[in-house]
Parts: sequence; C-alpha cells; structure tokens
Amino acid sequence: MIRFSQVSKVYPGRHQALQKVDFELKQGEMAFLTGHSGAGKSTLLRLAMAMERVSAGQIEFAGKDITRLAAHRIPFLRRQIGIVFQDYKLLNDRSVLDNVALPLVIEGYAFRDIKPRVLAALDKVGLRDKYQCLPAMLSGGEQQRVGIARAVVNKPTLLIADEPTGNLDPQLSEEILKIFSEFNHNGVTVLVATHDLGLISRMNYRTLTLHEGRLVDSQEQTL
Ligand SMILES: Nc1ncnc2c1ncn2[C@@H]1O[C@H](COP(=O)(O)OP(=O)(O)OP(=O)(O)O)[C@@H](O)[C@H]1O
Repeated sequence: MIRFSQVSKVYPGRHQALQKVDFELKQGEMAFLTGHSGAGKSTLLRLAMAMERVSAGQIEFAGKDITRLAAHRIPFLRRQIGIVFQDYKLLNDRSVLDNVALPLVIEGYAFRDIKPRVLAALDKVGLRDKYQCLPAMLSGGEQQRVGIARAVVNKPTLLIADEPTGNLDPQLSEEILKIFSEFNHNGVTVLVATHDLGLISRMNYRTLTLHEGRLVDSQEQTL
C-alpha cells in the first residue's frame, strides 16, 4: 500500500529530519509510529501524503511512485488518504454535519448525496445524533470522533493520524484507538503516530520506532 525506500529528508537550514528510512505498510495493515519529540514522525507522515517532498529516496503508494508527483496530481493522492490531527482542526462556526461534509463538498458531491454519507460516517463513530451541534458543544473525545468521521467520509484506503490522542485522557484515547481498529478491521490501512507507549503496549499492532530520523525498530505484531 505504502512503501518508503531509503527516504531521507533535509529541511532548509540543513536539518536532517529523516535518514534512509525503509518500511512497507501492506494493504489492510495497522501500525503505530513512535519515537521521541523531534524524531521525525510528523515529517514521515507529511511525506506520505505529499505535503513535503523527499530529499532522497522513493515513496510508492498503491504501486505508484509518488516521490515526484506533479502538483496537479496531489489532490488525486489526497482523496485516497484520510488525515486525523491532534487538535482536531474543526471549523468552530460550522455544525458537525458541515465539518464532516467538507471533503465531499470539495470533491463536488451533490448536496442530496452528502447528508446520507455524512450521517453514515457519524454513525461509525457513534455521533449520528449530534450532527446539528457546533464543535464547542462537544467534549474533546467527541470532537476527535468528528475529526475521524471527516477523515473517513470519502472512504479513503489509507488513514493517517498524527498524535490523535495527544489531547485526550487515557480512557478516551483507548476509545479513539478502538475506532481506528474498527476501520482497520473493515479493510482500511491505518498509520497512527503517537508518543503514548502505554496505549501502544495495550494494543497489539506493529510498531515503527524512529530515533533521530532513523527507523530503529520495526516490531511485528505478536499475535
Ligand atoms: N518545516 C521545517 N523546517 C525545518 N525543520 C523542521 C521542519 N519541520 C520539522 N523540522 C525539524 O525536523 C525534526 C523532525 O520534526 P518532526 O516534526 O517530524 O518530529 P516529530 O517526531 O513529529 O516530533 P513531535 O513528536 O515533537 O511532534 C525536528 O528537529 C524539527 O525541528
């Protein structure tokens, strides 16, 4: 599904954020990405969704080389990737319905097709009855579930999350991770960057560990 081959990233100012990273995430797999602050987790995720360009190496997505994707082709790639952020990134003056609808509006779906899809996505995260609420009326965990519904509403094949539980307490974090697991059981490939080693140890998934820009460990599931 996604393969990094000898990927390095040097930011302007010569900061080497990633060094010769090699890994493959197979279709339908779920993995955690971990490492200390500044290890390169966000950089790796941004490269995977072509928000940054590699300095060296190659990235393949669904069998296609996306390393030097032309700018006009990036939206086609992004449509296949759902993204969840630590701080939810919801529009606070828009309803839950409008927030989750956003990717479909951008893709040009007709309004009559949008609402049923949004409600189906909200159903999957247990928030169907809150579609008229504003984000401020929801708890942090609920806001993150809205963020997840927005990420999956156009049925991406890959779901990427950058510290999705960073603002949540342990119980809510586990609930959020269970939602990712459910999407994974339904065939979505999932990559979750997290500092939360407790959460990782409670959930039995492959773990990719970065240290100072190098992939130092790629632990398989123990089951
Ligand atoms: N746009 C940028 N320009 C220059 N340096 C950057 C840029 N983005 C990240 N870096 C540097 O690259 C390194 C890796 O950063 P990155 O954000 O990928 O780490 P991270 O593992 O996600 O960290 P955290 O857990 O703190 O979010 C850091 O030293 C950071 O300062």
